[in-house]
Amino acid sequence: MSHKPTAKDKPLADALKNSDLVHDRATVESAIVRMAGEISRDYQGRRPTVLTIMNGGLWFAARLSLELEFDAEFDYLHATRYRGNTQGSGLVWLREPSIDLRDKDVLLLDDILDEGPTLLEVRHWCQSRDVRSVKLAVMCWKRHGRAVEGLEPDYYGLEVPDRYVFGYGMDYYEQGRNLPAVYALR
Ligand SMILES: O=P(O)(O)OC[C@H]1O[C@H](OP(=O)(O)OP(=O)(O)O)[C@H](O)[C@@H]1O
Ligand code: HPA
Repeated sequence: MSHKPTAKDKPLADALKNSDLVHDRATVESAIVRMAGEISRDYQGRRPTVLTIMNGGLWFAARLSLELEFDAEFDYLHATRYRGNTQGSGLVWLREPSIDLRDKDVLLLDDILDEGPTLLEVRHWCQSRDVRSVKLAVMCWKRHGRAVEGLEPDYYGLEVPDRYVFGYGMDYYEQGRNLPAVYALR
């Protein structure tokens, strides 16, 4: 039987030695503040429903929401495709939002758009709940051109290289999420 690597097999310290810092904390946070300004302008006069995709979206969502210039309704969902690995497979839903989304303006927040199946499926799930609108905001966009066709973020903070990235919510075998910067494996 194949053994699924864990943090013990893949120490974070080794990954950091074999990585480059791609966006430091100040760069990440100023990108988030800039996005919050764009989102605040677009949602003026409305009270959107902000849905964070856990786990990775937590750090980005917390930082962004403190900068939004409107009141909002907050909830979260947990859907995972990588499950502590560096390669994705089928999306597994661990928790659906608990509020009724009918006629809501939904803003989905996630740490990264990579190949796209996660946001595609979650957006589709929202649309099937008869939302009024649904938009996607991601902190990082791995803009490699291999994403699901037609899936682009409505808002994004930073581009990242086409390498495995971690930090600021993104994990390396469930490690490194609370690093306050973004790193890319070499
Ligand atoms: O664009 P995609 O290729 O679908 O990848 C993006 C998704 O992958 C990560 O989640 P993951 O499945 O690792 O769960 P996590 O947030 O709990 O780490 C990330 O948080 C996004 O939700
Ligand atoms: O490069 C990545 N890093 C962390 N999580 C991810 N989920 C999709 N791609 C990535």
